[in-house]
Amino acid sequence: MSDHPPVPEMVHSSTRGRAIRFAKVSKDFTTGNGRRISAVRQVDLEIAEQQFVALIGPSGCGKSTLLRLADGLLEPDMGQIKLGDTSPRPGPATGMVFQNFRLIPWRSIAGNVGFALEGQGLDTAELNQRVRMQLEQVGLAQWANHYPAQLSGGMRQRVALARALIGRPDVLLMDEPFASLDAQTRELMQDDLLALWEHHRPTVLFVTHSVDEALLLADRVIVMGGGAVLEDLTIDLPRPRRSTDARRVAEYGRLREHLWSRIRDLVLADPASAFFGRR
Ligand SMILES: Nc1ncnc2c1ncn2[C@@H]1O[C@H](COP(=O)(O)OP(=O)(O)OP(=O)(O)O)[C@@H](O)[C@H]1O
Repeated sequence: MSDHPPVPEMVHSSTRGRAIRFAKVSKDFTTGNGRRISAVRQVDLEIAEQQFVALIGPSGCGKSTLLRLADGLLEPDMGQIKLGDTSPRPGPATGMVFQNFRLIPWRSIAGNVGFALEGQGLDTAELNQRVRMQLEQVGLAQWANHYPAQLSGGMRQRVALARALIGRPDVLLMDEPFASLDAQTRELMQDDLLALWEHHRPTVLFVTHSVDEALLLADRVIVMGGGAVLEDLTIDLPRPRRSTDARRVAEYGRLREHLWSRIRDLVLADPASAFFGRR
């Protein structure tokens, strides 16, 4: 898959994507020593169906919490979240991909990918067929009977992506999915993700610490700080984008400089940061 063969048509036709709406959403946590933390504060955010949105901001600013609220893994303390017309609920219609893959070590690659569909009432032949086609789509068909420990980090993340995509999600929530990969694998995975997204067009909410990754992938970059949305930037770079050509556009440099200086200022102003106060 890393040399970007065309995405096979047969896995599933394009989804429509579902709009995501956060209306005045807040979420607090209480730490072990009883301190109250406002992880997400009064977030108002409308994400159109099929949009690719990157969330960026300093460590601890609430990005992952917002994602877990969208997945239905967490309930907001205040406000309302809607995916399309419904409240978020964990299940195959919402695909989730994490930095640390979260594969089941004792299950084969096929077993990991098929896991997402178990309990959905499919017969074994149909389930196996879906798994086979999904593995083909991410270029891992020949690894179906191997185990996660036998695969490289990039391959494991493709398994995690296949597991998220097999449920034909109309919303894909990705929490720093490529952060633990080496630089080359990361760029190849970014291109692969773009090819898959351009084909299926789920709505994507993608958490990253990388300004370049956000600019390469997203239609919009949301900058968060202290649990709040601080900036909502439209990225009008031409599509289809690939890592090699996006950076050649002059606008890319301008957006990169703007975003990086914004995030740098936030990190330097954060008392919890090791860089606090530095100029
Ligand atoms: N289950 C929890 N219990 C207590 N505090 C939590 C919990 N989950 C998150 N927090 C706190 O809420 C704040 C926001 O956390 P969150 O993980 O959403 O930030 P983040 O922007 O994703 O950070 P990072 O970039 O480091 O992953 C942080 O201060 C974090 O310590």
